[in-house]
Amino acid sequence: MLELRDIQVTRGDFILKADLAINPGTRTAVIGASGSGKSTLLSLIAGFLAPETGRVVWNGTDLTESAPGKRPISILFQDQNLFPHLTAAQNIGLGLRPDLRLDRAQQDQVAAVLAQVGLAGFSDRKPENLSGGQQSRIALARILLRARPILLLDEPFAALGPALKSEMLTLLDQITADMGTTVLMVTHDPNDARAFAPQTILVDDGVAHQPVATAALMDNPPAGLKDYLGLP
Ligand SMILES: Nc1ncnc2c1ncn2[C@@H]1O[C@H](COP(=O)(O)OP(=O)(O)OP(=O)(O)O)[C@@H](O)[C@H]1O
Repeated sequence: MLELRDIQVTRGDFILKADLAINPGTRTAVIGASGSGKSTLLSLIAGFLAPETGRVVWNGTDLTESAPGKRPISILFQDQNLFPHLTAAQNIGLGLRPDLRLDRAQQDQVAAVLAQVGLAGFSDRKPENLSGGQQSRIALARILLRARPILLLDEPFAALGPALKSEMLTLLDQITADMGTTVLMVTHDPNDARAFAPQTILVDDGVAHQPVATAALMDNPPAGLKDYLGLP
């Protein structure tokens, strides 16, 4: 279980509070108005921001003092975090060894995940020679290879068109179901939340709330969320 116990975290003048728990292997959408604190919440879990009070706990282990790289977490942001000067295979290989000195078995692992995301022949391409959808697949292949138990996504496919976005969510769905990953995904799109995540954390008025059923929240949104979603 991922627990945020009595958290208070500050960013400039902004304060976010969170006291919630997420079951392992579940998918949770994170939704809220612009500036409500969604990215702050992910940064806190990832360890880029330290709370003034409270603990971040994963399956009973206190992560609060752990450095980001030591946490059981992968993160995917909108820009896909690909390095432009590295090939597809190298970008993925970074997930295994930051110095890229991969042995034969590790090279085979990279080739295997490339095939798994449907890009078997693309290992030597640099990001500039890949489409947006292919870049997203490379980013997903890296996640697959790292196989960390928690995955944080901050509007990962927002730059893609609707068809590609839906394709990527399906691929993400397969990958994370196979690995039993606990997923938190920030999204601005209620349809993505409905399609991907049975439960949703509403971030509103400086509070990240305990997750509730996505369908119920979207069917009957509180006033702030209603305004944000542009609903009558
Ligand atoms: N580096 C920073 N220094 C000071 N204040 C910050 C910093 N980053 C964010 N904030 C403030 O923290 C608040 C929450 O920002 P955050 O990025 O978490 O919101 P968000 O819900 O992810 O927004 P968006 O949907 O627009 O990305 C905002 O009021 C923002 O102005």
